[in-house]
Amino acid sequence: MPIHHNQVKNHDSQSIGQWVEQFRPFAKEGKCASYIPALAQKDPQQLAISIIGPNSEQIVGGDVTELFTLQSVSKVVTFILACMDRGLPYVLERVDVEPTGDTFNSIIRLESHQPGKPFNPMINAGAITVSSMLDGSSPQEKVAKILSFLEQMVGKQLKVNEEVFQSEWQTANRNRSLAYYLMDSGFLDCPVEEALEVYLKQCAIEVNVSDLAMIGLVIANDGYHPQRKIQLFPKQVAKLAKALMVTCGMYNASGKFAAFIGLPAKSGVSGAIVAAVPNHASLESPFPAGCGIGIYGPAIDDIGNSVAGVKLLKHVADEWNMTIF
Ligand SMILES: NC(=O)CC[C@H](N)C(=O)O
Repeated sequence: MPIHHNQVKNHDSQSIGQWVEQFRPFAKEGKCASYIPALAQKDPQQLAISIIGPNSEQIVGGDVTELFTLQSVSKVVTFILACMDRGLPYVLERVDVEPTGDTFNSIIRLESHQPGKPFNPMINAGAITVSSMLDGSSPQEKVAKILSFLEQMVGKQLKVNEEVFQSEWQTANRNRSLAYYLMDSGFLDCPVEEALEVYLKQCAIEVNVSDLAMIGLVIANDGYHPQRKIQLFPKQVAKLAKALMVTCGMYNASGKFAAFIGLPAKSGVSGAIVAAVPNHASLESPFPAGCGIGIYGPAIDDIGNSVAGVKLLKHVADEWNMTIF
């Protein structure tokens, strides 16, 4: 079912356009991810933002038609899906909700903290565990479920970008190591190659910034889809997802992001960022009933966050006093 958004054309949308151009030059301070060869070919100068509110009001700026892959943004989605498939107690027995302060693909805590339970679902170790526990008898079935869940949020058909998937599948030595480690300590529900296929395909799902904004909007609304008027996932799971986004969503920059921006957000090495702005958090903005924000800027910093994207998001949040704190 397609969802129609009404583009707001006023000084707020003009401001967004200007802010995108103001922050675009900061892309120079970052680089496109190169450990996934297909991502290295992206244009680092691109920057786009889409903000969507519960009544379909929308403000966009920059390269809004650009397609990119979800990468780690998918971790929030599969965490929510796993909680629906398996129930919260099952999921929390296999993945914790503690930030690590380590890089997103770190392996160290799987050995240094027994029994090797991954610290949270927003880092690779935890996300691979989560992908392994999704319902479905094959990777294809699990990926189809992820796609259909996302399609319910964004209101259109989505697909896996095969080139990006293949590019990462062939170079995923670190993620394979993580998966073998998890298997050894009993934190993988299916064979290594199957878990990896699901995980890397979910990362390679292709979206644009407005799709991201829709994901953020539904999370901000505690799982309720304001346009389709249905509860897509339980409120309790949405609250947990938001808490994980605040504490772990921006990798080992999550503390600074919470301190200086103050919104539940999740980034990916493609340069994607999704932010969920609940309705009490944006009273002074053009979105007083809350909104979802999608950002894309493929030049990322050493931690893995979009350089221009984070700066743009901070500016929007500052200007419109959007914060959950
Ligand atoms: N931080 C990310 O976006 C990482 C996702 C990427 N597919 C990986 O596993 O390395």
